[in-house]
Amino acid sequence: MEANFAQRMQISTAWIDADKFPRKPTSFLRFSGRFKEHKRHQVFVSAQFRPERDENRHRWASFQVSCSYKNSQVSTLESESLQDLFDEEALILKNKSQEIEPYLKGRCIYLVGMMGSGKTTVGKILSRTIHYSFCDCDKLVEQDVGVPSVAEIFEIYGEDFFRDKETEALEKLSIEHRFVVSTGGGAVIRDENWMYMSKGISVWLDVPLEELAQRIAAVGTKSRPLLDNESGDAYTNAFRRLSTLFKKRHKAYENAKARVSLENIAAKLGYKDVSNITPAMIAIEALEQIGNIL
Ligand SMILES: Nc1ncnc2c1ncn2[C@@H]1O[C@H](COP(=O)(O)OP(=O)(O)OP(=O)(O)O)[C@@H](O)[C@H]1O
Ligand SMILES: O=C(O)C1=C[C@@H](O)[C@@H](O)[C@H](O)C1
Repeated sequence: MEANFAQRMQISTAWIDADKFPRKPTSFLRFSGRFKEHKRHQVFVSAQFRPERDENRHRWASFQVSCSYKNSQVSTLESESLQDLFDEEALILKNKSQEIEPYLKGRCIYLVGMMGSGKTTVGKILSRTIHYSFCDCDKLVEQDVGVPSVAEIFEIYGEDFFRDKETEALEKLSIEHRFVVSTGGGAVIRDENWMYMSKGISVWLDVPLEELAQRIAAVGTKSRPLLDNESGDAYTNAFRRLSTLFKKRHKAYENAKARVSLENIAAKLGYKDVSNITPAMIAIEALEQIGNIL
């Protein structure tokens, strides 16, 4: 772009909320040859910045720049529109993972927590970020037993059989490296399982029971045999059963080397409600907490 043309550019700041620019968009603007021919005219450039979220809760910014000449319609000159993905959370994740990478030394990360606490969802984000493989312990047991779901394993063989298989799966994983493991919600109840997990870094995803019950009621209890088979209101039932389980287990979850508390994240971010905390934000806090204990 020619210098004198650039000097005449005016940005209509009324359209731009400067606070909404956490970092500069990486794209650049192109102007057509027609502009260059009219370089002595005063051209007004206005920009509209629209933060958006897609269905995966990724943040996007659509940045639309329009030019106008005197009072003529925008379209009589040129307008450029561009869309720039600036996923702030992805950038923080990348930076945090680079900070802790040298200290992880390939040790596995075991996510522990109640059913529905996000071990799978957050675990997948973490594994991608730190370039580890992801493993769902429940799935490992299903493959080993040759039955397609944990619910069916409970139905056919009973819970004790499942627990033995879960311990075997954790034993196998204990000789592995560079895995993020989503453990079963009840894996914490056996001391033997902690012995296997102690070779890695255990992280407790501590989510309030109300939030867990809401998530579980939203997706149903079919895949969660310890919460299934009850008539009545899904939220109330899930909340009651989760409360009973949590009373028995909370001490065991506290054995984890690191704790990621959604209530603490909400307090840090000034959120009233933990339901607005995205899985990526939780993964960021997990990396932070892991960093604190390395
Ligand atoms: N931060 C979040 N905000 C809203 N919903 C979430 C969040 N994290 C996970 N979920 C949803 O909650 C449900 C449970 O998540 P997920 O399967 O990751 O939990 P889990 O701990 O692996 O559960 P389980 O131990 O029962 O297999 C899913 O429907 C998921 O989409
Ligand atoms: O909390 C639990 O005890 C369970 C959680 C699931 O991940 C499965 O491991 C199984 O449904 C039992």
